[in-house]
Amino acid sequence: MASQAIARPLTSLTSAPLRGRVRVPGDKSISHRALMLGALAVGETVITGLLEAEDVMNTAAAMRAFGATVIRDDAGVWRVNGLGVGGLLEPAGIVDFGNAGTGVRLTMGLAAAQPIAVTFTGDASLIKRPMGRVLEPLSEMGVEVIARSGGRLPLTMRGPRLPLPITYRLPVSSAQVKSAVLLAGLGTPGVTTVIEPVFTRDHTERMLKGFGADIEISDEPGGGRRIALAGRPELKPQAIDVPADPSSAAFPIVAATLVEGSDVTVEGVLMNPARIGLIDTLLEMGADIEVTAERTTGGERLADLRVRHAELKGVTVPAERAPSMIDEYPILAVAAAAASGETRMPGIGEMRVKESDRLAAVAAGLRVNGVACSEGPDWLSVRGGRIAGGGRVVTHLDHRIAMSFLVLGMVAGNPVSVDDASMIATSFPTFEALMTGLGASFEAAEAADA
Ligand SMILES: O=C(O)C1=C[C@@H](OP(=O)(O)O)[C@@H](O)[C@H](O)C1
Ligand SMILES: C=C(OP(=O)(O)O)C(=O)O
Repeated sequence: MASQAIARPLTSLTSAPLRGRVRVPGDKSISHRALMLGALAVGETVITGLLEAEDVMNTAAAMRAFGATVIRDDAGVWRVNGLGVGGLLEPAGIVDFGNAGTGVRLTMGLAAAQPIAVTFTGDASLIKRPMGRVLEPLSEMGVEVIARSGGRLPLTMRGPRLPLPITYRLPVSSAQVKSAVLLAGLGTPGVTTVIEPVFTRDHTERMLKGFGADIEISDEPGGGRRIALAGRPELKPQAIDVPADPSSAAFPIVAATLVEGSDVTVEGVLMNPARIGLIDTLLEMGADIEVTAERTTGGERLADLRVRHAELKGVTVPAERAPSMIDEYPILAVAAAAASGETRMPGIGEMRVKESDRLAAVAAGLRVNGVACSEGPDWLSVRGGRIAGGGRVVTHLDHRIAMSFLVLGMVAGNPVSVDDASMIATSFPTFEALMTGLGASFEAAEAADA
């Protein structure tokens, strides 16, 4: 999808108590991977609960561009007929991933082990994000790349006839880099190994196992994990039911915690240990979150989360927790703004290379709404208390900045505006309707050119 031309300003008005049961859309990370592995399996993969948001729709379009058949039936079930490992075709045009870092980085891995030329691009946010972290290991495997300086999009790559298996130690804690190398390893003869010093989300590993790949995971002496994947397997199509996205659930969870009188249950939330750092942190801050109806589906833990209003206190979030909540720091900063005392968030330098420089965007959004905070290269500290509000937040094409500050507005003394709510459609298209259904209210301003 092309970059957004029209900005959609939106204002959050102080909220009534939030009440009810809701289900947020399917997990974005799992949705991308289900389409990708479906495109490499022989036969039909059936996906229910797929996240139908712009980021994932760009992956669906990309898989079609590589020759897979990807259709949605009238009941909302997605069917992917794959081409087999090594069977991707050369796309006829440029593959545009819009705003989606996961989509483009993982697809580069998929395409890397085949002798096809592919040109990738994205929107005004994605073309600023670093791709070198993926291109570097893929080059070691034999991929040729011509990219803009700094390894930015647009870029063109061509895989080698005979890719080389590598052993790669992740220099940054990134599930996207890990996954790109593993997906390239699928099409590579021999064993490709990734060593991750810090545990990051493991959906690629779990799903590869489910599709029948030969993958071994062991503890690494001195900490971390070693993931070894045997190349060129035949992947067997799967039935995948995508659980609700904990990164989207974070917004009603924090809103219900902050707004007095609230009682909200969010159903079927993915509780993968590599994704629940925010829940752990909110509990430490004094949140009232009851984990109920725990169950396991498709190898993943799910639960219903009942959240009632609670007064929060500031905490220090352990730096090693960052990968398990990296996308949740903007909304955690909003919770911290309403908490008593100071919340310190060290070890979050990765926030600077997301859809926006989230550390800077969060600090600016807090300050313009009267919340005191300080920031360093890889840390943020928020001093909570009464939130004056009344500010207009610059979102920099970042969905999570927009949603986080709309939640801030629900508990601020004065309405809080975001300059553009349109990017929320990249991950959580039903955000506004869902929050309004629970008791929040928003006011849309006239659309303006971005
Ligand atoms: O692998 C994934 O699905 C993701 C990994 C994380 O990125 P990094 O790998 O850059 O940490 C996260 O921020 C992103 O939203 C989704
Ligand atoms: C960082 C995110 O996504 P991506 O890297 O896929 O653009 C996100 O959704 O917060």
